[in-house]
Amino acid sequence: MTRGEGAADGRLDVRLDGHVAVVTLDRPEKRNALTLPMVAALREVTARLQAESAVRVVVLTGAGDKAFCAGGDLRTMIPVALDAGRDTLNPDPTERFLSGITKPVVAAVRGACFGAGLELLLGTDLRVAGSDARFGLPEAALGMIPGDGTHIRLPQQVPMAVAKSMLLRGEVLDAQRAVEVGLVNEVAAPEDVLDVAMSIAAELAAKGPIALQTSKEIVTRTTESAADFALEHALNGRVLSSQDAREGVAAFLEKRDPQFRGH
Ligand SMILES: CCCCCCCCCCCCC[C@H](O)CC(=O)SCCNC(=O)CCNC(=O)[C@H](O)C(C)(C)COP(=O)(O)OP(=O)(O)OC[C@H]1O[C@@H](n2cnc3c(N)ncnc32)[C@H](O)[C@@H]1OP(=O)(O)O
Repeated sequence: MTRGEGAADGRLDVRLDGHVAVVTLDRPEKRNALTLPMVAALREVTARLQAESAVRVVVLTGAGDKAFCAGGDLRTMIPVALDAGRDTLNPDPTERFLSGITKPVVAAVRGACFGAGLELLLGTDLRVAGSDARFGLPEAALGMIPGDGTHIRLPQQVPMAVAKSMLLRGEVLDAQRAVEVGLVNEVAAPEDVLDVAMSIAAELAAKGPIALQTSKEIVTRTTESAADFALEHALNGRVLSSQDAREGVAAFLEKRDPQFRGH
């Protein structure tokens, strides 16, 4: 298994190392910002890896040394969501990142993990962060809110005070703070992050695959309610249809401060 089908404006790279599949968001020139084709590729690749019996563990990382993922692409993907609605991003309101895979996913994070990048991270199981990693949800400054289960998963994974500060204030956590609050499992030197993640993956790959997948599924099914995700998806529609969301994205792209008007 080698490079996955590349998307026109970004690609996922998928390589198999024993029982470990390494998935790389491969758009470093744009800090691995997610495009619609990349999201479609991610959906297809995770379904394929879930079905592939040789694959026991997945490692998810970003290409380059500047970012794991800078979020949804503000030039291509986000305007589509603003114009055509959130269903264009995920037609199934209960879908969230990595909800289609019960095999353990280990994240290897270097640099920026922002917006949809953090949403994606919240769907992983174990996380290794480089000392240069930083984690944030800049959506509020853009007049938007995160989706894909963030409002359910984040407060389950970090203290509520930290979750609210990230959601409302846009607080950015550095790697040390991320490990203190439980968002990541360990911090490593940036150049060692992938090796540490691969070592954890190899450890998991040597355990009983049925046991690991069952444990993960029990945790997911007892903590993630489809109704909650559908609620987040529905209320996000209120935000995406606002003028403020359009103003926030335009301001970012025009490199100016947004003028929000509350509608
Ligand atoms: C598989 C199942 C899926 C189920 C669900 C699917 C749902 C669909 C996906 C979710 C939809 C998105 C929802 C999300 O809540 C909304 C967002 O994520 S909004 C985006 C939030 N992110 C940001 O605001 C970060 C913006 N970027 C930065 O702050 C900085 O770029 C950085 C990341 C800190 C990196 O800084 P630097 O290293 O200094 O690099 P530069 O700033 O110079 O950038 C280099 C280059 O990259 C371009 N770029 C960076 N980020 C983005 C981006 N988010 N979108 C588009 N382009 C980006 C930047 O413009 C530069 O390009 P250049 O100017 O050189 O052409």
